[in-house]
Amino acid sequence: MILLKNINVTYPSLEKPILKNINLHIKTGEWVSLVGPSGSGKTSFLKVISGKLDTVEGNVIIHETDINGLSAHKRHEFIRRHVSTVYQQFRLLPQFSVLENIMLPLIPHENKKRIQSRARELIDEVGLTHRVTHFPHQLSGGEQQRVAFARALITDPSILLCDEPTGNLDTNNRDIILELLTQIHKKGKTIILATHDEIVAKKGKNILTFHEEDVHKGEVVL
Ligand SMILES: Nc1ncnc2c1ncn2[C@@H]1O[C@H](COP(=O)(O)OP(=O)(O)OP(=O)(O)O)[C@@H](O)[C@H]1O
Repeated sequence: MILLKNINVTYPSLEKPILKNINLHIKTGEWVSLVGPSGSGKTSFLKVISGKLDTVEGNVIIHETDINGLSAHKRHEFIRRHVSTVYQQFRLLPQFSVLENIMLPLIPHENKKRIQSRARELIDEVGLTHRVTHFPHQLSGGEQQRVAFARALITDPSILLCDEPTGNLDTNNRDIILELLTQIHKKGKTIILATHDEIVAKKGKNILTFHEEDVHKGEVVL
């Protein structure tokens, strides 16, 4: 469960808050789409939930913990265990193989053999069994994004944040990612996904529309 109470986000260089007075309840297992013009605050909203902003006012309650009240270290640890993010630009590390990229988030924290076995399962699940030893530059964009999803899932997060995950893909690869997201959703994970693509947005049970002018008022229960 995610509960946002009286959230305001201001960037130091901007006069007005970019997100103002947001009150929102996202139930566990929900799939929420974030839509709205460029610059309307979708990425900032995702960063509120992934604890990446230091200038958030209000309560960001994830599974009954207010992450905005935690020290930076504790917040980072909490997010590492519960929340993963997939980005438009894949963000794989070029010097590491597919297998290694997927293993990376757990390397400092768990037994290497166990991580490797989990990574191989995820590689199978995203349909890249034949690409285990390849490097990112040897993969198509769609394949790179599937690796990024596997990497995001290796920590078994309950919440998956996706920032325009199909923005760099053609429609065929977009549809592969949508099918993957459908499978992830069926496993009970909460998905919050920012997109400019109407077809992708419609996959969400709830669509949250961001506007350039502040309109985020009142209580919204998703
Ligand atoms: N670190 C920052 N410092 C100052 N301003 C920022 C910062 N990050 C974002 N902004 C500004 O905040 C506003 C919202 O940005 P944000 O990235 O959240 O929008 P978005 O809806 O995700 O846009 P896009 O669809 O283009 O990704 C924009 O005006 C942006 O320029």
